Amino acid sequence: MILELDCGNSFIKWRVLHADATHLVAEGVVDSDLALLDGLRGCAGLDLKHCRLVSVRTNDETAALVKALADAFGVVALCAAPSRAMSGVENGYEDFQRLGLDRWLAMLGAYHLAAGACLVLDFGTALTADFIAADGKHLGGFICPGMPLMRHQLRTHTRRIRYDDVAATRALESFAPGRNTVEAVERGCSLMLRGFVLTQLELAREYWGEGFTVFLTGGDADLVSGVVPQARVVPDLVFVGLAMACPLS
Ligand SMILES: Nc1ncnc2c1ncn2[C@@H]1O[C@H](COP(=O)(O)OP(=O)(O)O)[C@@H](O)[C@H]1O
Ligand SMILES: CC(C)(COP(=O)(O)O)[C@@H](O)C(=O)NCCC(=O)O
Ligand SMILES: [K+]
Repeated sequence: MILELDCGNSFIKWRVLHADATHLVAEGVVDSDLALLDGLRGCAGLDLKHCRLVSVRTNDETAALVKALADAFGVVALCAAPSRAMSGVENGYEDFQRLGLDRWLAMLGAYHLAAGACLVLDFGTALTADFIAADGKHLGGFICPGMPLMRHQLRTHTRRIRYDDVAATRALESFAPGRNTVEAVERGCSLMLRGFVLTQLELAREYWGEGFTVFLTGGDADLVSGVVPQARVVPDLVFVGLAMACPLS
């Protein structure tokens, strides 16, 4: 079996695939290394032979996770590394090593699936946009705070914005002007995400007319899918790129 990990700033997304790399055995989202190990130990019949991961965490944090996996399951994790060019995609950063690896893998996956120009939007802790032209050249992208960060800033830098997660989820059932704090904040931040998305779409149209594919990924992609009905929502886009960047044989 193959263990795949996408270690973001807030959550580790994990999944276990059958040795054939297509059949899903188990998957999960956890907020710590310990929770990951617990989750994996809870998988009946787990038999890990390979592991590949991408991390945007510090090298020390990533190394600690790799060691914990080796100790617990005897697997050596293959870590995605930065690259100037791969699978027809050319990294557009001045210093290619500075581009977030989750962004890079999502781009590889998107270009592979679209076989043409694409706009990749990833809604995690941060919200990122990346533009890849039809010839595979990455034009660059944008980074802004995602939903968790916007929410957190408001909660920690104001005295009277306080609410719980259940109320937050309920508030997002509509986008009418909020009539209490939780609705006002949750809907306001969601509209910021939507506004960002619409601006990215305009820019993509300036570059490519209607000839491009939009990909939505990351934990909060569903918050905006309504404003881009033509988009492909691909929750495992980073994993698609991970398999390309870290082949197992
Ligand atoms: N099962 C889940 N567990 C945790 N967060 C989730 C889950 N599904 C969706 N989310 C949303 O995903 C967001 C985090 O997105 P994610 O792509 O995991 O971020 P990152 O890669 O930065 O860790 C959270 O704001 C949360 O609202
Ligand atoms: C932009 C990011 C913080 C996004 O991380 P995430 O929200 O997925 O946890 C990450 O891709 C990163 O640390 N990038 C390095 C900086 C850059 O891409 O320019
Ligand atoms: K992200």
